[in-house]
Amino acid sequence: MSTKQFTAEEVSKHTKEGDLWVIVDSKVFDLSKFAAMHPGGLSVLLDEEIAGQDATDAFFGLHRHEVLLKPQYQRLQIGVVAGEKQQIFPRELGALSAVPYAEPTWLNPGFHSPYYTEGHRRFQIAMRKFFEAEVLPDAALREEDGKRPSPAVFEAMARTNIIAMRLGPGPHLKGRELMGGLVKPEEFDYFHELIMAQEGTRFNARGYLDGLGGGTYIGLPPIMNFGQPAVRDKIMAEVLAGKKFVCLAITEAFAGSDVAGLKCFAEKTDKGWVVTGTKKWITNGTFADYFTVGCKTEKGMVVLVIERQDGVETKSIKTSYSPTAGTAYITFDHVLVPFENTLGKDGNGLQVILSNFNHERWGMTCGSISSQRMIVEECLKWASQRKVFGKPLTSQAVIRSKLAAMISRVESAQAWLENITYQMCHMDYKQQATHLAGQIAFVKMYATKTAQETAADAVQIFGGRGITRGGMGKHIEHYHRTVPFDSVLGGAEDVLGDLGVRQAMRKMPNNARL
Ligand code: HEM
Repeated sequence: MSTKQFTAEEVSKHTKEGDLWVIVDSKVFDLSKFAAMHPGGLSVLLDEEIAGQDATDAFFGLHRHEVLLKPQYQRLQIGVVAGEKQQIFPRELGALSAVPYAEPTWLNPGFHSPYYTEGHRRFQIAMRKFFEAEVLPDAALREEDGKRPSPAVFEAMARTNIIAMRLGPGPHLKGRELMGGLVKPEEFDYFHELIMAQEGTRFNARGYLDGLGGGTYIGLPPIMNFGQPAVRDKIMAEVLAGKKFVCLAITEAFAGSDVAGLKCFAEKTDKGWVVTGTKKWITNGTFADYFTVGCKTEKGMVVLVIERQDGVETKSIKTSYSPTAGTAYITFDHVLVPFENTLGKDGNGLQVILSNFNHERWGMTCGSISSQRMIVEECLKWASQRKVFGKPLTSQAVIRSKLAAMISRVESAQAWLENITYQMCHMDYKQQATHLAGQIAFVKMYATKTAQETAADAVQIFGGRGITRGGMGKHIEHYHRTVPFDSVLGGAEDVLGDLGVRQAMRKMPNNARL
């Protein structure tokens, strides 16, 4: 990058086609050759307020900062304006954002929290660096080409034991080196997991994030908690090493939240179970090696772990997010499954499936709130840098009102989530099931409802850019298109709200009267 110095007067002499310079944030760009290829056209650059002038405001009203960081555009810089200093810097890798409300309160300088320790903060720093350095570049590529997340990313997640940590605190962490020894396995708590979930969802690549082990997150716990030792240990070792993949195959075209209505049938024979049926919307199904499958039986329901084999077919379903998630339609055609692959008891399938729901929904809520916060940051930046009628967008009361609603929603969701997380840290599994199923259902419903309101508001703030892939509003478009996934996966909003109220009704004292 050239540091040759020019005066503003020298720059102002280059204003024509074939001899065209501009200043952006103290840097001088020679656009003479590029102008004809400029995606925004030549004429806008020849405007008398742009050509040869300081075009910083105009530039940032129309381009994301990352345009300037691309090597092909950095090459256009021929020097700097003498006496001026660069004002606008991208956030450094792993650093916190200085934009208000872009980070949860506990990360803001000067703020306090009863929940997080210095150890959590060290863990957060490591996680942010990890996701931004090792995952983000792959996420951008895979979202585009639709291929599954790269093996190198899974290897890195296995090396740091992120795959294991995603299953939450517990004996499966014993003897493992977590983030290079940053946390002792016995000290790893739900706040560590919350941090990991929130750091891993700070970028908009919703399909990719599900591709990155969404199936394992929900499909492995039933194997871990109900599998027979030999089968369980083999699969756990392969999956936590990032070599093999699991998916949870419960939902069918016939039955979603109504899991009792499943049609996929497991027949008991002398040789083992014989499974026939279909499954739909199975995350990671296209590339999973193991399928944790809910089946009907003579006795009610059973959950089986089925290895990929002849008779198991997976087809990609085109959803509104990227195929990198591996969303599948699955058919099982007389697939023979050994009895040792039974998870729990025949007839207890529903209990096996339900056993992980609280943790799964809580984890999804962590992610959903974190992505929502990123959209708040995008809107705050855009509303202050975009000029309309000569003033920033924030000078409009209606925009400020939208921002106020967005900020309040994300802050309240995070505060509620942290309270629930604290309860989880102090309750055993049974107590969590008794006390928190309703709370978690409500917080997920609240987070995903508010997420959709924020997505809609963000589109209004960004206008046409909010519905355009690429460019200034690219995160808004992506978020608005993919935000319903959070509200459907792990239980649709209305189902969760209903569950929460039914749980409350069960606890209503008989003698409660107005
Ligand atoms: C270093 C100088 C510049 C570079 C490298 C550059 C590059 C680009 C690129 C890559 C795009 C495609 C959209 C995107 O990726 O965001 C674009 C669009 C555009 N640029 Fe530039 N540009 C420069 C300066 C300017 C300036 C000074 C103006 C001032 C008017 C301008 C006006 C536009 C417009 C109007 C669009 C279309 C925006 C849209 O579709 O919403 N560009 N530019």
